[in-house]
Amino acid sequence: MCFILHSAAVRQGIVDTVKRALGDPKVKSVVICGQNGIFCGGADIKEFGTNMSGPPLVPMIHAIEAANKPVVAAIEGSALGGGLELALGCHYRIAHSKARLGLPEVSLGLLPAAGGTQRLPRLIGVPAALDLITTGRHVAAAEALQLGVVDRVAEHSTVDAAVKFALSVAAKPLDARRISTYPCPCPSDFDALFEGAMQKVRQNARGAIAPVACVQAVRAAATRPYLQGMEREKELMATLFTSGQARALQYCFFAQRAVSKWSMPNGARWDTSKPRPVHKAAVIGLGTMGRGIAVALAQTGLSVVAVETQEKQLMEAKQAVSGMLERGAKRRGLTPAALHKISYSHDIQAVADVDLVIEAVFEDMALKKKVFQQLSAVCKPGTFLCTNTSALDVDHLASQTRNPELVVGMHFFAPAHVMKLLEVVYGPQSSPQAVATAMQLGKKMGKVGVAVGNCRGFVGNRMLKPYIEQAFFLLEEGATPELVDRALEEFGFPMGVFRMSDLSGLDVGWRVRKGDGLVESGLASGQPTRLREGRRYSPLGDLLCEQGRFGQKTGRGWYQYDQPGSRVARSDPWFHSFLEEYRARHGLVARRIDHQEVLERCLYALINEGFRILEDGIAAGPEDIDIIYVFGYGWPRHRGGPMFYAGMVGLARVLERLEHYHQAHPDVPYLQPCSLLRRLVASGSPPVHRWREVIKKLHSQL
Ligand SMILES: CC(C)(COP(=O)(O)OP(=O)(O)OC[C@H]1O[C@@H](n2cnc3c(N)ncnc32)[C@H](O)[C@@H]1OP(=O)(O)O)[C@@H](O)C(=O)NCCC(=O)NCCSC(=O)/C=C/CCCCCCCCCCCCC(=O)O
Repeated sequence: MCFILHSAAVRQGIVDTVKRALGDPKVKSVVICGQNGIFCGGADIKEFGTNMSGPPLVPMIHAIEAANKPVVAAIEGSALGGGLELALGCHYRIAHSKARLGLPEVSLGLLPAAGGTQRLPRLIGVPAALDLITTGRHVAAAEALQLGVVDRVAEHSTVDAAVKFALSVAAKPLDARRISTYPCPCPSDFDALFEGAMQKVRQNARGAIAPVACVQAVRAAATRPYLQGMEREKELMATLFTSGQARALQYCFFAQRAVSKWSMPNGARWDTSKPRPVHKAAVIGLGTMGRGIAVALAQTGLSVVAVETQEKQLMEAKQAVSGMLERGAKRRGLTPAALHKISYSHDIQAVADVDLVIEAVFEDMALKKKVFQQLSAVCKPGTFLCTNTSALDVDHLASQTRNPELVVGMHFFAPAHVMKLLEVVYGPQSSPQAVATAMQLGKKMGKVGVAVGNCRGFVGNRMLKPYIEQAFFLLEEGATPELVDRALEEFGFPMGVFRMSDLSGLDVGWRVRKGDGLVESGLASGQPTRLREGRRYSPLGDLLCEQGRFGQKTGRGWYQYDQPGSRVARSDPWFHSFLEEYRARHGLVARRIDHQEVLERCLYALINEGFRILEDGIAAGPEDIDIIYVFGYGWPRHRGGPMFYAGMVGLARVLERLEHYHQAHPDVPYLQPCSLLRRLVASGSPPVHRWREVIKKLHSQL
């Protein structure tokens, strides 16, 4: 018999068919398999928010385990979540060598509540079960066999192997095959093990509650009889099931898939735009970003030409790239085949025959323009020209080439071979095929690509500006870097804004502000003004840069470090007295600022800009913004991304607080609520998946 398990109808099908098989004397044993080469991806997540109908999973799995005929799971493709829990209820499990198994519920804000937290530790022991359940990681069949999750691995037809096996065990007793009857192997260092596990998940979870509940449920398996453990599993699941975190995480699951279905304001879409194959690619400029991009490209199996015009930099890059590839291969237990995929040159002519180029030279418009002019002359017709820029005008670069339709931005995040986010930036002239090709290449590189329109800073960095600006203003008004960072880290960011600024370098923003004509010269000696063109401006960052305080790399920034390059930020008395003097000089009286104000000022200013981005059509929907923030900017996934979070807080509340702060700071335009937010509130604050309708209406009226 073949089944898939996903929805109410599928569960009903399994219950009915198993019942029939068990009642039929001609049937000696049962094999459960999936359809189309997939055993089961688990429960239908969309069902969770609805009135769940059909037979529940737990009694269904109990009935299978209690069967008096052997039931064998034939696992092909994936056995995930409820799918693996179903397999654990079977008496035997045979997996195809390419199958992947796991209990990913924790990543959806849940725990494996169909007996997974009770059966898995009984089967493979507490430490291994804790690892799989609290991380949600998928394991390959070989590892599953080694752990004892499956009994056999098949190289060819799993179903045939399972049927043959099922017949061979047809008459064998089943008592020793029912996992729920096993004692849970109890390690001698029980307390230390669970304390350690709890400490680890709390540290990594950044406020997420599901990993903590997973540890508690496994602890119940180790300390209580099976049925009592099941009660505890259910109780913990009930708390998680209706939590905002579960909603946020499940939203992220679908949002991540939604962003691959991109569209452009001109109507071009993912399903009508065919990407062109890329066999050979080039990277121009082998600084930090270029090296990471070359590694990520080579790891996809593409031939890569890496160009760096400065000989010394080229030699250093060659060594660094080889090291990165070797370490990457070692981590994955592979030989570094990608090493031979890269050829190096100091001559741009070497890219003449490639299908796609990613320019990653220094962030300087004049330099990038020159490179694009050269590329346009050198490359074969039809080569896609991509720029890795974090903010510069992609259209302007496109205008330097003979074929602007072949130009898109590919904004990678550092380190480029590690970070998952890729902003694919299209201009008015970019062809749908160029966007489709960059999106497909990103996917091959293991990135989550989000297609966005061209504007200063695109989506991610554009929204960062009001966020950082508010943090500076809060310092002027009475906060400290420590207070602001603590509030943001407790919210769930891995790093607060000031620790992040120290890490990435204060000079980066300084250079941009100088380019924008915002930095007054000789700041430290005089009394810099706090207004620029009628807008409030804080010169605090500029003043630190004037003192050579660029952050971690100089050992001083918003914090102090033991030595340049050191990573442990310590409070800096110098900075605190500097801040006091600064306030005194400007007649600013420090007031008490609490965490709530920090979060509202920083996050609502950022969210407000997100609404402007939607209004301007730079991002197609709130999911695009949320995925950019979750994958590229450390926004805690269990809070769903900034736009989802705004919906959770309540759009009316966000609007009211922005109005309040804008009234208090009328010279800060970023705090002025944008019209899309007002419109959404006026139309009854629809849930986030309905915002696109309101945005469409707004655009049609413009
Ligand atoms: C590996 C995959 C399965 C496949 O990957 P891939 O081939 O790359 O394809 P994708 O692009 O990812 O997906 C294709 C489309 O399928 C959609 N999809 C995938 N999986 C699901 C799913 N599980 N549900 C719904 N939809 C799914 C996906 O969105 C794509 O759609 P589209 O084409 O974009 O439209 C990969 O997809 C994958 O990893 N999937 C997720 C696997 C997973 O996480 N599984 C676990 C699910 S949770 C689970 O199984 C839980 C089981 C136990 C339930 C116990 C219930 C007890 C309830 C108790 C409640 C008590 C509450 C009391 C409350 C009260 O008191 O009131």
